[in-house]
Amino acid sequence: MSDIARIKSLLRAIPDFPKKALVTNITHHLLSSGLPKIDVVVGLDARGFLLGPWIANRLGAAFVPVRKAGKLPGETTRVAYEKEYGTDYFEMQKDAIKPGQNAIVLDDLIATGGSAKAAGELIKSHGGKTLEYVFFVELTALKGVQQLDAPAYSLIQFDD
Ligand SMILES: O=P(O)(O)OC[C@H]1O[C@H](OP(=O)(O)OP(=O)(O)O)[C@H](O)[C@@H]1O
Ligand SMILES: Nc1ncnc2[nH]cnc12
Repeated sequence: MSDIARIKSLLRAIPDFPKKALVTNITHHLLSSGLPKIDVVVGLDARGFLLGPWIANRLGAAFVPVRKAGKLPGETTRVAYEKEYGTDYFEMQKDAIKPGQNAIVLDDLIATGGSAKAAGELIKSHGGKTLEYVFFVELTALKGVQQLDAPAYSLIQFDD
């Protein structure tokens, strides 16, 4: 057996992980909830990068990464935000969003809401509009959605 064939033999597919029809559910929500045309899906470093581009592709939208400080090339806009365990910095490339564009923020999880709020501030500072904040999991006890300046949608709510 060749080395490549051996590596391939060690891989396996796990159907419907992490949740059956995850992307379909989110895309259906975004297309059926009366939102205007979404121009940009803004995904948050790092786990917002896993499904964000896929959802953007389904919507016919662009994908824009918001990254932790120092990771993006070129000119960037930076914003500080508070997390449960201290201050962090998010950046977006200066030409990533054009004035007047409609965006959604996408992340795997909302806890305190600090990360999503910071992304919303970056979108606003570039002249964009956040239509909705979208998460796979919401930790409801932390009330993070109360920090946000637009409606939030989550697939799964955890209250413990
Ligand atoms: O609502 P908040 O209190 O801001 O917390 C939510 C954020 O925390 C986690 O990411 P983390 O910053 O740990 O980074 P990682 O994705 O690189 O692990 C999670 O993926 C969210 O992005
Ligand atoms: N409180 C929390 N629990 C699980 N994942 C998290 N990511 C950020 N905050 C978190």
